[in-house]
Amino acid sequence: MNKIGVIGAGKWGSALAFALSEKNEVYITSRTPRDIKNFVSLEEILELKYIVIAIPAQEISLWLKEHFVNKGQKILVAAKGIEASSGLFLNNIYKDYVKDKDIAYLSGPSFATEVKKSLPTALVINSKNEELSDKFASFFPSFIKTYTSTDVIGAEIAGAYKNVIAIAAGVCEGLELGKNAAAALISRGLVEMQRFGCAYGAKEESFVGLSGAGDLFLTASSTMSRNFRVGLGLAKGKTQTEILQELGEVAEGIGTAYALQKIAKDRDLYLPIAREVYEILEGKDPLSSLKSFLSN
Ligand SMILES: NC(=O)C1=CN([C@@H]2O[C@H](COP(=O)(O)OP(=O)(O)OC[C@H]3O[C@@H](n4cnc5c(N)ncnc54)[C@H](O)[C@@H]3O)[C@@H](O)[C@H]2O)C=CC1
Ligand SMILES: O=C(CO)COP(=O)(O)O
Repeated sequence: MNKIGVIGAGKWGSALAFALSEKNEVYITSRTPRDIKNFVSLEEILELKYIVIAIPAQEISLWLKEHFVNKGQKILVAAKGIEASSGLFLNNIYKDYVKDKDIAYLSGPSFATEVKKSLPTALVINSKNEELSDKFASFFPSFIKTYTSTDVIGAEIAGAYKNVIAIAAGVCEGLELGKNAAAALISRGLVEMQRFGCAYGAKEESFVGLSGAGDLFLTASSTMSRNFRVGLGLAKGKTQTEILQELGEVAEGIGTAYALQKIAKDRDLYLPIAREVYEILEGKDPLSSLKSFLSN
């Protein structure tokens, strides 16, 4: 049996620990001690060969700087987001700590709650090192179908961007603009994130597969998504602080909307939905924002 360590005992880290324990010996750690099975210290996890990191994108830079020690571990990154303060993608952040051959990124439509119930799920493991992707793929249980890809940047951008579109879809639903509007928003969101990804060298097909359309359809159409619920809250006129307090969990689409705004400005890119989400988060009236986007 392989030993796998999971860092971050939030919703996704816990669900992955549960799923991976079907075939492996799994240990988990978090910044605050938890009374859960196989909870160990970070030091013990860092000694393991295979590690899943489920710390949110906005926290990872500082965490790596303060806590990570490279001992040649193989890393699977489970977060989906772009760092707001710098506009850096996760693979840029990890580059300073882990070699490309030792790292893979997880993507695909996967609500933690459903994984915890062992419901059928499909995931993609993305790495420049195909052997490593295959290795991580072999760790997953029978109820999770795994695919592999070398398009790290495509998977990463799709996974992060769909959270922003999910916020917009939540706003649309909260304003009761109808299913036509939602479909228009989601399909244009898909094109927007694909165009953005391709500008960074991503493969077009990653956006029509599980990592892109798959995860976008899931997240932008369900109240199970935290990002979608952020949008519902914004439509009701709630502030970011109120929404996050009610949520009590991470919603990566917020930080990512700020990151995309920074990137769009720096690189002079046209990202219309991401811009509207950013502006709504900054206080623009959600109805006039979506109407200006959806009408002639
Ligand atoms: N929940 C889900 O269904 C899925 C989540 N994800 C992604 O996984 C990542 C984590 O999400 P969740 O676990 O759902 O969020 P969560 O809000 O349930 O948990 C976040 C975890 O990160 C830990 N954490 C936060 N800041 C930290 C820091 N500075 N140092 C150490 N630990 C820190 C928290 O203690 C908590 O355990 C996000 O990027 C999310 O987009 C990806 C797929 C599915
Ligand atoms: O990434 C997810 C499902 O694939 C989870 O989405 P939320 O963070 O919006 O809940």
